[in-house]
Amino acid sequence: MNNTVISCKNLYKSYFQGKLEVPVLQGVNLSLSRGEMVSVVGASGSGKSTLLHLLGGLDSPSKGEILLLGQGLTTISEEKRCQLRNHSIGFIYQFHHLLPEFSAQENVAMPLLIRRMNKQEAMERAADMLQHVGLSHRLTHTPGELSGGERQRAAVARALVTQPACVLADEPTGNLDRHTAEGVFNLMLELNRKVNATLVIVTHDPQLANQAERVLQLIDGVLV
Ligand SMILES: Nc1ncnc2c1ncn2[C@@H]1O[C@H](COP(=O)(O)OP(=O)(O)OP(=O)(O)O)[C@@H](O)[C@H]1O
Repeated sequence: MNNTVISCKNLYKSYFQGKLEVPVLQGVNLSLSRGEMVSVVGASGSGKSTLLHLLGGLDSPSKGEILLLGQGLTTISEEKRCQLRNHSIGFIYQFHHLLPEFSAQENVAMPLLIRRMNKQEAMERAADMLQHVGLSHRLTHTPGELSGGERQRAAVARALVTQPACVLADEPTGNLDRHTAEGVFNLMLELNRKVNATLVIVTHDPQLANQAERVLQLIDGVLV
């Protein structure tokens, strides 16, 4: 059985500033199977976020193809791509992006409600997920009433509540102090293991990066 969740071959991405081409990714190859957890490190501006956006179907490559669960992200329709993204990928960003006017529980339930799950079930699943990230005592708190670490844990819960095949995290601990960052990072590894999701974490922090199963380095537009 082909166990590959996400892969790309000879992936190129350039940005254009007027007529000037700025090459960022120059032949990235990657293949990740179910449950695999890797971190991506590299100098500032090396293209880590660019790669994550391409893998998540948020942007298109200049050349090359990305396969998510066997489907070519550049060849399917925008509608199909959105659907696939919604069902198969959980995103976690450096800034939590929780909706300020909703409680932690409502925020975590949101991806399920978008999928038209009934509200009661979505809220129950959200409460369950928040318990897994140690926030069962914060269900009714809005993001403004949570600490930085708690907000990021709520964001982790929101990314995982749909049990996605793949979780893409861009500097998820970038705004946290070391101790809190370690807690959130380890929580992500533990939860991903539990739901058997493939995890790609971009981080600046070599100490955290080394805790993943594999560390990939982005140098001169390629992964080594
Ligand atoms: N929309 C854009 N238009 C033009 N150039 C861009 C665009 N987005 C990114 N870039 C350039 O592409 C390069 C890679 O950016 P990217 O954000 O992927 O790097 P990064 O490795 O994630 O950096 P950091 O670690 O600082 O977040 C940078 O030189 C950046 O200036």
